[in-house]
Amino acid sequence: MADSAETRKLVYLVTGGCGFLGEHVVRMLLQREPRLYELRVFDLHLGPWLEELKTGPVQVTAIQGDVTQAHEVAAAVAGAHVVIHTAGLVDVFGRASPETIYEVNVQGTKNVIEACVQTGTRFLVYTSSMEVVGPNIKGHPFYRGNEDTPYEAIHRHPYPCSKAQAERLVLEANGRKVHGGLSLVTCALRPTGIYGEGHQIMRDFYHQGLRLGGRLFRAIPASVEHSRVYVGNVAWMHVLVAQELEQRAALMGGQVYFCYDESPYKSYEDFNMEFLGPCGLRLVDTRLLVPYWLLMLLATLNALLQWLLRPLLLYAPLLNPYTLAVANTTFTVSTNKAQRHFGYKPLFSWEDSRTRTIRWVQAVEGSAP
Ligand SMILES: NC(=O)c1ccc[n+]([C@@H]2O[C@H](COP(=O)([O-])OP(=O)(O)OC[C@H]3O[C@@H](n4cnc5c(N)ncnc54)[C@H](O)[C@@H]3O)[C@@H](O)[C@H]2O)c1
Ligand SMILES: CC(C)CCC[C@@H](C)[C@H]1CC[C@H]2[C@@H]3[C@H](O)C=C4C[C@@H](O)CC[C@]4(C)[C@H]3CC[C@]12C
Repeated sequence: MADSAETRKLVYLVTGGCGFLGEHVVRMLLQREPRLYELRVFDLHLGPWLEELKTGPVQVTAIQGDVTQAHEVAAAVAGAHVVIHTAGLVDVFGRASPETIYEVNVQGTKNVIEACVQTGTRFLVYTSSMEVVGPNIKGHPFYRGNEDTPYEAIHRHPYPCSKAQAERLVLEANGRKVHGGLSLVTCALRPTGIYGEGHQIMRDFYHQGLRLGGRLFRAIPASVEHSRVYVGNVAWMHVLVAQELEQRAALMGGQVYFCYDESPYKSYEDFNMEFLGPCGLRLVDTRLLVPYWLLMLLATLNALLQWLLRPLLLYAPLLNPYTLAVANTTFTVSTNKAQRHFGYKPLFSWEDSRTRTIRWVQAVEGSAP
């Protein structure tokens, strides 16, 4: 592939480029976008690994910044051809206040859109979430659904509400005139639960299992299925969308796409065991011992404790009424929209994704929780 200065002329900006998904997007762009001239990585917290990327043919510019600050966003966006907006506050555990979640996820996204409009950037790819759809507050299952499946998307929790609002803003911005008179082309990608190298919740479950003597206790029936998607494939989808948006603007502009691959449908816990099992953990079946009402009681107690302790310390366990409801509701996606619209095929097979994730968990072994 040609690597001359003439072929390298595009400037990309990745917000949240040092997060779990963002790092994979950054690395994928460097590997798979030969037209890249400059890659701007914008994040509240910059990772030290960025340094090693600065020696390659692409100019990697690390920008420490906050998406809630419009002027910082505008300065980062100015001159970029494409913005991939993955920055977000992913909090379903009550670590941050609802106000902060809205500020980052909604106001941050508004700032990104306005910066594109003001500076003349035409292509915006937004990382949305399956949670924009569901599971809803009624716990209705979403079974093998696609982007057009009717579903009552009603939420109360700040995270899904903020993602839904931000997604709507991004889609409504499609077609707006940007500085220079051309139109903005936007689209949104909705990953289901992402897994892979760098997945913090997987790390937490692994360390919890080690603390419990190599065991994890099943809490959710194995019949409750979830779709999961490998981080490398989610990153690949972002890169492909960014590459195809210009040529296929009429088809892809204003569209949403679920992120999917060949990962099997399983319960959240059984799926995690695909990686934690080979690393020495086992899942102990306690369905008969821990009925759902007891789990709900524990989850509610956790929420109460969180509220009571808030003035003194942050108590934010994995189990709360919201996470229990999500874990206990089937949400599976079956679609080929991304393949039809922009030729997406997963870059990593299920076997590859599994092997890579297991290797990463094994490397996490022994590291501090
Ligand atoms: N992890 C999942 O399973 C999942 C599933 C669906 C969608 N998503 C979405 O994918 C995106 C990335 O999620 P992730 O799992 O990589 O989370 P993450 O927390 O690892 O990454 C988010 C990044 O955004 C940065 N960030 C947060 N607030 C910021 C701010 N004010 N200004 C600038 N940067 C800020 C963080 O520092 C972090 O590096 C999010 O938008 C999330 O909603 C994640
Ligand atoms: C009942 C407990 C023992 C198990 C708790 C598991 C719980 C922490 C897990 C289950 C499902 C997970 C969510 C799901 O994979 C999808 C998403 C969408 C994404 O946008 C953000 C992360 C999130 C909400 C996962 C968070 C962790 C959940 C709730």
